[in-house]
Amino acid sequence: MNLNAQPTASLFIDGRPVEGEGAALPVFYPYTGQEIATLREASTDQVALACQAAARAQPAWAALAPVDRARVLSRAAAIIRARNDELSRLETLDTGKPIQETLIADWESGAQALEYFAGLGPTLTGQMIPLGRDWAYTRREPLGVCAGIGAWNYPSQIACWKAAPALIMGNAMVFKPSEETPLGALQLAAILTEAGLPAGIFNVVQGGGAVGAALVTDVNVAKVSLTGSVPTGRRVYAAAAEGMRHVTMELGGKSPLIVFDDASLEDAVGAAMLANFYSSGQICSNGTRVFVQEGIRDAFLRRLAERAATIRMGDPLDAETQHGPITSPAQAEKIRAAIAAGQAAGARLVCGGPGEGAFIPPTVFADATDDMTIARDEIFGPVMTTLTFRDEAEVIARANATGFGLAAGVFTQDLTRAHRVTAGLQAGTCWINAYNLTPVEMPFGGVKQSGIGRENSAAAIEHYSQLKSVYVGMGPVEAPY
Ligand SMILES: NC(=O)C1=CN([C@@H]2O[C@H](COP(=O)(O)OP(=O)(O)OC[C@H]3O[C@@H](n4cnc5c(N)ncnc54)[C@H](O)[C@@H]3O)[C@@H](O)[C@H]2O)C=CC1
Repeated sequence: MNLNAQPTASLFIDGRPVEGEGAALPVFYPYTGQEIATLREASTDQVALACQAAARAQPAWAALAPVDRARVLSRAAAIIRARNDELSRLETLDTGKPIQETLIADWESGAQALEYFAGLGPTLTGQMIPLGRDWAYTRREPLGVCAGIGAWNYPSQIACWKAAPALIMGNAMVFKPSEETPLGALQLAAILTEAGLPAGIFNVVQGGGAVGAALVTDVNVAKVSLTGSVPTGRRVYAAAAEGMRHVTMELGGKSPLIVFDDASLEDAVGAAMLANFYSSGQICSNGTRVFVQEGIRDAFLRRLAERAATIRMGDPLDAETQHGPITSPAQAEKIRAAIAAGQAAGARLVCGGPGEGAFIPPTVFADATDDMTIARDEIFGPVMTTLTFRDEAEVIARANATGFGLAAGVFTQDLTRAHRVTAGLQAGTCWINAYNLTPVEMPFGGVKQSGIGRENSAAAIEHYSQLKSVYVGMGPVEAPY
C-alpha cells in the first residue's frame, strides 16, 4: 500500500507552500511505524516572516464586508466535504485513529465550524447607546494576528476550530500544529486558499516547543490560542502575558463521569466506553474517573467488561477497526507507566492492560481510590478508572477534588438530581445522559487548571475580537475653564 504523504512543502506562508529551513521533522504512521513524510521545521526567521505576512494582509481582510469573508469559509467547508474521504485517510495516517472515526469526527467537525462561523459572522453588530443629547456606539474589531497552536489528537479539527472564528472576525492566523501530526493544517491552508482566502491570512509553521515559543512571543502576535497540556498552557500563558496578549487555553483534564444507580445501565456503560476509548482515549475531555453508585457497581463492571471485549483493534485503515494505535511511541510508554502504577497501587484490572507495541487495549480499573495516580493524573490513553460512591453530596465533593475542570457527566433518570448535580460540578462543559458530544453550537472549554476562554459557539467570538467604544458628542463642549 502506498503510504507516502509527503506534502508539497512543510510550511505555508503568505499564500504559498514554503520549505522549512529548520531541523528535519519525520512523520510516522503510528500503525506501522513507517516514515510517511519528512518535513522541516520553520526557522526563527520563518516564524517572523509568517507573522509579518499575516500582519501585512490582515487590514485588507478586516476591511471586507462580513459576508465576503463568510463566503470564503463556506466554500472551504464545501471543499472539505467533497474531499472528506481523502482528507480522512490522511488524518488516519497522521494520527493512527481508525478511519471510521476520522470519516465522521475530524474534518467533518472542522467543516461545521467553518459553516457555523460563516453564518454567525455577518449577523454580529455593535450596540447603540443613547446618552441623552449625546450617544455612543460599539464596534467589534479584530485583534490582528492570532497564533494557533495545536495538540496531536485532533489536528485538523483543532486547526479549523481556531481558524474559523479568528478569520470570520477579520483576524489573520499563524498556526503551528503539533510536531507529531503536522499534515492536516497544510491541507487546511491549501483549501482556504482555493476557497479564495487572500495570501497571508492563514499561515502554517512547523516545529515543536521552541517554534511554538517563538510564535507566541512574536511582536506581531496579538492573541494566542493553545490546545495542549496544562504544563505547556502555563508556559504559553506566562509568555503571552509579557506582551499583554489575549489567550485561549484549551488544556487537559481528569473529568468525572457520575453514574447513579437509577441510570440506564446500557446508556451509562456505552457513554463510559465512549468517554474513555474513542480515539484510543486521546481526548482531553474524557471522563476518566467513572464514579459508580454502590447499587449498580457490579452490574456496571460486568456489562462494561462484556462490551469492552467486543471492541475491534487493528489496522486503522480497515473500516471495521474501532480501536487504533496510540499516536506516538512516547505516549504509549507514558500510558503503560500509568497502568503499571495503577496495578502497583493495588487497583484491580477488570480488562485490558499494557498491550504491545503501538496498541494499548481498552483498559478498566476497579477498586481504585481517589488518591491513586490513575485517579488523579491525566493519562491521555484508553484507561478508565472506576470508583464507587454512596451518595450525591459525597460524589460531588470527590468529583470536584481535582485541579482540573474541563468536563463532567451525570447519568441518572432523576430530572432534578441531574440538574442539581451539574450545577455543583466544577467543570466548563457538562453532559447529562450523554458524553463527549461537542457540537459547534455549544461553548466548549475548561475551568480551573483546564483552561481559559471558550471555543465554538457565539462565545468564541469574544475571544477573537475586542470592543471599541465610540462616544459621539452632539453639542457644544462644556469646559469649566
Ligand atoms: N481542552 C482541549 O480542548 C484539549 C486539550 N488537549 C490536551 O493536550 C494534551 C495532549 O496534547 P500534546 O500535544 O501532548 O500537548 P503539549 O502540551 O505537549 O503540546 C501542545 C502544543 O504546544 C506546543 N508547545 C510545547 N511547548 C511550547 C511552548 N513552550 N510554547 C509554545 N508552544 C509549545 C507543542 O509543540 C504542541 O503543538 C493533553 O493534556 C490534552 O488533554 C488535547 C486536545 C483537546
